[in-house]
Amino acid sequence: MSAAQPCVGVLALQGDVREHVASLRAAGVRTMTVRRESELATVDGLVIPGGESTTMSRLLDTFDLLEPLRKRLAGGMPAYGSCAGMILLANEVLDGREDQHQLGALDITVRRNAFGRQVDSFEEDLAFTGIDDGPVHAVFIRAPWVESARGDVEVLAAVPDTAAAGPAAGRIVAVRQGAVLATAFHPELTGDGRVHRLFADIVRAAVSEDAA
Ligand SMILES: NC(=O)CC[C@H](N)C(=O)O
Repeated sequence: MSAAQPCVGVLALQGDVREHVASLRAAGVRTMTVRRESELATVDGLVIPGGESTTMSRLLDTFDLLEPLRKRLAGGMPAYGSCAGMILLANEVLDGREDQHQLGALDITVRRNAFGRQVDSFEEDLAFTGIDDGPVHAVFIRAPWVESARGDVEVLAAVPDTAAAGPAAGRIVAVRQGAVLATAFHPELTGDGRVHRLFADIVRAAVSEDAA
């Protein structure tokens, strides 16, 4: 193990890569963008950004990254997916495209574009398990929600069950299973570094466990 901070990759095929890189740097880890298998092989953890899950899915084929990524996830690599990243990490998607790939790293069913049509966004303050110093302001952009979570998936946040939340009331929007974290919203866009700090801690713990 090196004394240096772990290196967290950001999958850079499409989506809000820059914002995740900035958030990870602020969380104190080294970062690199990942487009090739050789780059994927070197990182200690990976962020899958928000963007468009069907496009990213297609680009995983183009860049020959699908199987290498599945393998690293199956091998326990920590990962964090926001929005489209959550969709890709899930093992089942509703309202997805038939040919859309699932990485199968989270035992959840997500519903794509669940909050509404293309232009819809939605904001809400959420209580988030593991982040105890005040609510997380969540920005949802054409976001999925988690329709169901199974096994040892831990629910970290849900939309408050109020009338104002409409059909989103009570929906699960952040989960963790082992070293895999996912949010339906975009902390990388709000300047709230706490979710990235949580992920950086997950990666540090995984790296020191490997070294033990
Ligand atoms: N902001 C986002 O990442 C939107 C996700 C997008 N609706 C998808 O299906 O991939």
